[in-house]
Amino acid sequence: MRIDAISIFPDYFAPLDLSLPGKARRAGLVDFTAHDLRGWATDRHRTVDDTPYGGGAGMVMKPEPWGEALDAVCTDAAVLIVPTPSGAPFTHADAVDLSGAEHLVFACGRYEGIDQRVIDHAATRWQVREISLGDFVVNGGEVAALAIIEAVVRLIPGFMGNPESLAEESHADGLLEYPVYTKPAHWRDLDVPEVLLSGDHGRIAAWRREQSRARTRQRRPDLTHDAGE
Ligand SMILES: COc1cccc(Cn2ccc3ccc(-c4cc(N)[nH]n4)cc32)c1
Repeated sequence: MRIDAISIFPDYFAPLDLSLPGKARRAGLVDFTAHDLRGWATDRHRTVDDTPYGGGAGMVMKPEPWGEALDAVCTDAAVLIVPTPSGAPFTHADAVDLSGAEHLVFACGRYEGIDQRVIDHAATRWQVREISLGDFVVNGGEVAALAIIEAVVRLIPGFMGNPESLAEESHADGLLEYPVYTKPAHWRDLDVPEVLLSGDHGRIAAWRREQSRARTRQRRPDLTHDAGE
């Protein structure tokens, strides 16, 4: 998979050399490049923003640099991902879907966002996904891109040391993960649940299923398909 990120802060993506995607890059499974949007700003001051039509606070990112940048970076197979507070909430299903893509391009905006015509024009040439990381606002698309990249890259066959662990994960089956424990069995007057020390794999599996269901009902009723399940 090829992944490109376009941003006025390309160094924001340096952590990818440290984390899982970095390992994937060394394994030749992911080819990641961060690009500085200002490289496509042609005026002397390399301007990428201007005041909003219609007034209002803040600045808007100009269409010209973005248009040139996307023309240069996007292949025909590109899926253009635009993080934005007004996007569709990102889910595990989206990560699974994107893990099969050939080329992901992240358009990381700043200021009050990117001129809408950039997205509208891109949609005539590539698949475009406007994605929200959650119902909160950050100052730019980079942190969302990092989170989406990590969620996607770890699902690509060959990256995770133990692929079975992916199947059991939170959200993979629509439920939250059960609590996990390790040695010592007794710590600060707290014991590991006895069932986990029993060696009875049937009981352990049943206990974990119930813990997942209880947690999901309590913390994420929106994810509970059928409370009785
Ligand atoms: C566009 O509308 C905006 C309104 C107020 C602030 C900002 C700041 N901002 C700029 C680019 C950008 C990209 C993504 C996000 C973002 C995504 C999520 N889930 N939260 N915040 C925020 C961004 C933008």
